[in-house]
Amino acid sequence: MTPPLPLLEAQRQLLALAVPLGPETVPAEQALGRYLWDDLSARRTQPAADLSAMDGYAVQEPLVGPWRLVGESAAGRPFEGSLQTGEAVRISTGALMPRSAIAVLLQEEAHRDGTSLAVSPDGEASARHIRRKGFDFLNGDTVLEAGTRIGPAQLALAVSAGHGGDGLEVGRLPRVAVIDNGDELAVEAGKWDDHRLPASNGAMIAAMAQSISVSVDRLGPVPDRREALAEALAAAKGADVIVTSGGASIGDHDLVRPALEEWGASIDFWRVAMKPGKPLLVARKGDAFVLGLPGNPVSSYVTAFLFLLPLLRRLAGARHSHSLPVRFQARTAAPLPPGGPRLELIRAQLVGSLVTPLGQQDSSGLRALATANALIERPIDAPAAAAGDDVSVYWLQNGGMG
Ligand SMILES: Nc1nc2c(c(=O)[nH]1)N[C@H]1C(S)=C(S)[C@@H](COP(=O)(O)OP(=O)(O)OC[C@H]3O[C@@H](n4cnc5c(N)ncnc54)[C@H](O)[C@@H]3O)O[C@H]1N2
Ligand code: MOO
Repeated sequence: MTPPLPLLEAQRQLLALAVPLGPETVPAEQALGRYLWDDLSARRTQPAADLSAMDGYAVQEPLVGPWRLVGESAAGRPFEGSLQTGEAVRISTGALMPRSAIAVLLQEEAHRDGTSLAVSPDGEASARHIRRKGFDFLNGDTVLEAGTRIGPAQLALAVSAGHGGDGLEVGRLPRVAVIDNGDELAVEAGKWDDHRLPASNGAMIAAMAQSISVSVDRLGPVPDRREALAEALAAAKGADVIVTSGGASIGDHDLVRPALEEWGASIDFWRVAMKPGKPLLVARKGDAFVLGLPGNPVSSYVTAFLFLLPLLRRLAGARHSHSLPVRFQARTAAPLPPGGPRLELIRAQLVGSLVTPLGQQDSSGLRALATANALIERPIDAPAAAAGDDVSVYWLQNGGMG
């Protein structure tokens, strides 16, 4: 048996095998959560001309006034003429600066009497209140890079850059199939007893994959028989990623690896030096990936978080470096024992920058998992940590993307 791979090396190997699936064009408003296929260039300049940043008066020389009011520039209704020395126009936030105006006098710093305008004693007309043409972006600028995830701000930028009308080219989302297996899994929801338990992993994995996939087919639970696994694998035809859960270890009933080999898949690696999650397996057949997750529910969750979600993001077009969950530093609220031969992922609660490890760390404990909002990462052979020491942490919400 080859020794288990270190976590980072296993993630690197998996992502190195993954190539984004291809582009498709979707209406901009439906691109939320998707990854841009190509660099996006602006089709317009923003602001398209000098604008006032404030409500007040656009003025010509002399900067100290006084001026004569000759009109108005409102947002969407510009002043058409050009200002002469000693002239000013009423102007609103976002309205076009008239030609030859040089400064804006804020409304609260102005003294107005009919068409006569003067600066109040503590006021000052200033060019600071002008938003210059193109300060945000110029026509032709690359405003978003290929592989960027479209969130609300990126969507607004794309629309503002002129891409709202005919849609955005984004990475195609992968199709996912989930096969959980084990003779102990109740096939019908509600039909459990002492030796049959609800198949919760299938629901959990499907829920985790949902936002980064076009479809998730649930093909389990299937019993611990090679023919049953073979049938389920055949039914997963067309999936870009097949996720199995359970049967990944070395027991007499752990059949995923032999079933995959019989099906014609090639195993890329098996076992990662992490706890929970050691028996993780990665295989491929044709263009399809198979991720064999361990059956223990927390092990399934943690390996889906650290391998399945990054793989789905990469296939959906995320940049390599943006596929992995974000890891950051926090202070542990309690001492931690020294690390062992496997990197450990400890369920924890993060509040501000303080992270508290939970008491229950069994890899089947769903209540502790559901209470956790973070994972503390303890490297292999980490020295013991005292309360207050810095530790590495993953945030579990949003698939760990912050
Ligand atoms: N002798 C050894 N035994 C084990 C090793 C080892 O190295 N040597 N590794 C352990 C580790 S680590 C893990 S993790 C587990 C994972 O094993 P499997 O992937 O083969 O999982 P199963 O044996 O099928 O199931 C484990 C556990 O999880 C429950 N389970 C399975 N599927 C589901 C599901 N869909 N929903 C809810 N719960 C599920 C199952 O009933 C078992 O209790 O192996 C260790 N053993
Ligand atoms: O390392 Mo296994 O994944 O829990 O117990």
